[in-house]
Amino acid sequence: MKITKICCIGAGYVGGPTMAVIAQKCPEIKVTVVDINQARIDAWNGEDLDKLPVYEPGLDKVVSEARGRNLFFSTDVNKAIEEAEMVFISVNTPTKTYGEGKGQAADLKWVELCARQIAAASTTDKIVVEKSTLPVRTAQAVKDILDNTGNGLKFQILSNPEFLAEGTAIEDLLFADRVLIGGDSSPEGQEAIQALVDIYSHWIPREKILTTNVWSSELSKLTANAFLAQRVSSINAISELCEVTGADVNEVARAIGADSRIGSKFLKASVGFGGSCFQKDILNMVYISRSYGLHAVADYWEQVIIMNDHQKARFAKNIIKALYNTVSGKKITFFGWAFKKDTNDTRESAAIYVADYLISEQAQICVYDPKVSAEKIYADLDYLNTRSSEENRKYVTVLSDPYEAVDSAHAVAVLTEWDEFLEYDWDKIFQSMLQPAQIFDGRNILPHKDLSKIGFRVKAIGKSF
Ligand SMILES: NC(=O)C1=CN([C@@H]2O[C@H](COP(=O)(O)OP(=O)(O)OC[C@H]3O[C@@H](n4cnc5c(N)ncnc54)[C@H](O)[C@@H]3O)[C@@H](O)[C@H]2O)C=CC1
Ligand SMILES: O=C(O)[C@H]1O[C@H](OP(=O)(O)OP(=O)(O)OC[C@H]2O[C@@H](n3ccc(=O)[nH]c3=O)[C@H](O)[C@@H]2O)[C@H](O)[C@@H](O)[C@@H]1O
Repeated sequence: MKITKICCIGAGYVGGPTMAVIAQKCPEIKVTVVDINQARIDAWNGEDLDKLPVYEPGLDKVVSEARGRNLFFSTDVNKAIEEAEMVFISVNTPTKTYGEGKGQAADLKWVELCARQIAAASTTDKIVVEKSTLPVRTAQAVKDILDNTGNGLKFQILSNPEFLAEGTAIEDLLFADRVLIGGDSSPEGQEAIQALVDIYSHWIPREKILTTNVWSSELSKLTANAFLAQRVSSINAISELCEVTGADVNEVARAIGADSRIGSKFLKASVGFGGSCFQKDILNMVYISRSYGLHAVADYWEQVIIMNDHQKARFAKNIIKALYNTVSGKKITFFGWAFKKDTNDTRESAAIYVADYLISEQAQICVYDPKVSAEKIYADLDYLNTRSSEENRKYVTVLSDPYEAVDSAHAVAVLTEWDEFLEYDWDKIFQSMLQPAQIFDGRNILPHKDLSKIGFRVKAIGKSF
């Protein structure tokens, strides 16, 4: 089957970049990305490529090449569904905040809405592709809705989870380690798989396109994120041990990473992992495991989250301890708010939780992040509901100049590993801070020895100076 028109529901961090790359690589396919959020669609259609709703290095170039040629952004969801042979579901699947499974299970209401809308808007058979990260066996529910509410049309459901990481989305999409496609073993299922394989084959070598059954594909996505997050929690657990024993976590990571069975990637100790997915996907796996009565499995994975929460709290507590056990009224400057560098995304960023902890101790937080707006920072804190929005504004200021942000500060805390922090004039920063000037490097990126020479008191993750 030859696909000529694709619709993608959800123009977010995944839908936008993923479809932009498909459109760039498959100029003969018309790709329409739809969303109910008018502002988001307007931003995707905006003239100013610096103001796309998602910041990703290289995304502007891909969008400018394909947009208007075979890449379109629209709020007319029904029309795009109707005309497409293949519909991707790329909507948000956050952790449930209410009812059964609150705080753990994935909230699938947006996915279900998509399935119902696809069924209602379709007038021809379609391949429906799950791009969102979903609990294993969701395809069954999607199929049930499509088969029972569609107008007798035939729907094939594929699972095609996305493995891109934010900040490197375009690289990850162009040079994917693998593409995973799960589908039915029936001839129609295999034909649907082949149609999607043909799309990715435009730029991904065939041997890197893995095909499996639907359940393996759905579960592989949760498993990949769980394994990645587990590595970060594992090295963070070791970082605490390093701090009390005199070992250096970077040296330990290098030593173990040289073992090809362990591998060197994803072993950077940090203030804790953030991002919209690691926590949500592990909690989802914990929930699924418990719902099958697999309590030992659930406890095992839950520990990854417990360790991560511990790491964030530990970082905040260490700041308080070093500032003579009180931060009340003291200015602490945060360098970075995003959950990692090269993204404007702040979802579940460690910075939010560290700030919240310190504000509860009445610290004055001053934030500088090159890509995150003040509005977003206040919204993140307000979302926690720890205190009123007015109080958050009383304790937090956001500045767009890093040197102004550190002026008269007691301490600087590095929360995101932005490269530009390395380029700063740290002598000048030292001069403008209150003494003793302290640095808490939550990302281990700064030149600690040089900073100590300048006169800073430096604390870093997994190191004892
Ligand atoms: N952010 C990431 O780096 C990655 C995310 N994922 C998964 O991809 C999925 C999407 O994630 P993001 O793109 O980050 O979410 P997002 O929140 O940035 O985007 C989702 C979009 O879907 C839209 N939407 C929701 N319901 C809709 C409906 N019924 N009709 C039309 N539009 C609708 C929302 O308005 C929103 O713009 C999630 O399941 C996530 O777990 C997977 C890999 C990477
Ligand atoms: O499902 C998803 O959403 C995506 O989740 C992660 O991607 P992402 O969250 O964008 O970013 P990562 O690079 O994985 O970083 C996640 C968090 O872990 C932290 N981290 C990462 C690596 C490391 O060694 N140490 C560390 O603290 C990062 O700073 C960040 O806060 C996965 O890497 C992607 O494969 C996956 O598609």
